[in-house]
Amino acid sequence: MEAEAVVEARGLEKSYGETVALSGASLAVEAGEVFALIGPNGAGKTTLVRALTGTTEPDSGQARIMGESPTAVDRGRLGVLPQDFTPPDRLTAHELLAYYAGLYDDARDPDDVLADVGLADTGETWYEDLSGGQQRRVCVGATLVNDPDVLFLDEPTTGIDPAGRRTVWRLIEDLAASGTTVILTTHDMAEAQRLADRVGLLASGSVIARGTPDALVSDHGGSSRLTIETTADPAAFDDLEHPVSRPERHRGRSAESAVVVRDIDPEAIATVVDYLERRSLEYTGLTWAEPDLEDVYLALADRAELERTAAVDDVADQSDAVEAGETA
Ligand SMILES: Nc1ncnc2c1ncn2[C@@H]1O[C@H](COP(=O)(O)OP(=O)(O)OP(=O)(O)O)[C@@H](O)[C@H]1O
Repeated sequence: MEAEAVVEARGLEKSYGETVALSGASLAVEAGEVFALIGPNGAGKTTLVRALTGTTEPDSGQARIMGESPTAVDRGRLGVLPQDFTPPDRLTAHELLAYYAGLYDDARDPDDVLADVGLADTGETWYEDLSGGQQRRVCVGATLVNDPDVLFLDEPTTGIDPAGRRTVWRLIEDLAASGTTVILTTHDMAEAQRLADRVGLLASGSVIARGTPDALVSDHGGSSRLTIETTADPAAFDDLEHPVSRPERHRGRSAESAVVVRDIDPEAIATVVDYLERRSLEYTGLTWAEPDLEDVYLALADRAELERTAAVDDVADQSDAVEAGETA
């Protein structure tokens, strides 16, 4: 484990009855890093954050923050935004931040915090009258009143509009630049790619890949691709010198309305256009893209899910076999 890690998880395990939430999760986050935890619903991200912040007791394994156990660490040095944080709502945004500021000896000015989260003009509005995204930004503000050294943000930008999201992103970047260590969870791959120094991909309760976004993309993202908006059969592209398939997903539309040409440089796009014209294949658009974190996520999370279901099937098969043996 890195000597300079300020947040460490080592082999954390946690089950709720039959449900395994963490199955040996390990990570080490260094001072001043922004570390993004990504992974499918139910992968264990929130449970890992809760174990690291002392709000849930792991069944086994070790969690440390700034060299202390999460329950013993000085809470004044931590900021924690839970996923389901719901503050009292009969307060204005300013009163709410002043309330949380009152819990610390040397808190920041609530007006400054409101300005940080882009709500300088909204301080006198009742919390309950704020939009969902504004409420979430006030909640992010509540984690900043004590100027924490280590900040945990569980899905900080969920429900926030694109402009508000950028405000929160800039805020996180400024915090990181001033030395704050940030651990965040997100389903937004653009957010992870933009903010994170390193990303950890959690699947079925363990961190199955970690690294800088660029390293993960280069190791697991696959090749560049050209998406052709067409209903033509992929078999119509058999003579093209690049592999062609239906996309796994297609911007919310049917995968039947597109084919993807893999492993293709931008310079080769003209040859594909030529191919389409010569074969009279109709198309409505062409989009070239390099692989990104979303491709990593889909490749690794899908593989982990397949392995998990295969393991469950194996166990079911074995228990069927045992039952069959017992009844025989
Ligand atoms: N308090 C609890 N009681 C029972 N089961 C729980 C509890 N907390 C989490 N779980 C279960 O543990 C697993 C991991 O949940 P967790 O909330 O950590 O996942 P997550 O990766 O944060 O998911 P999401 O992306 O949906 O927020 C899930 O199967 C969940 O149902």
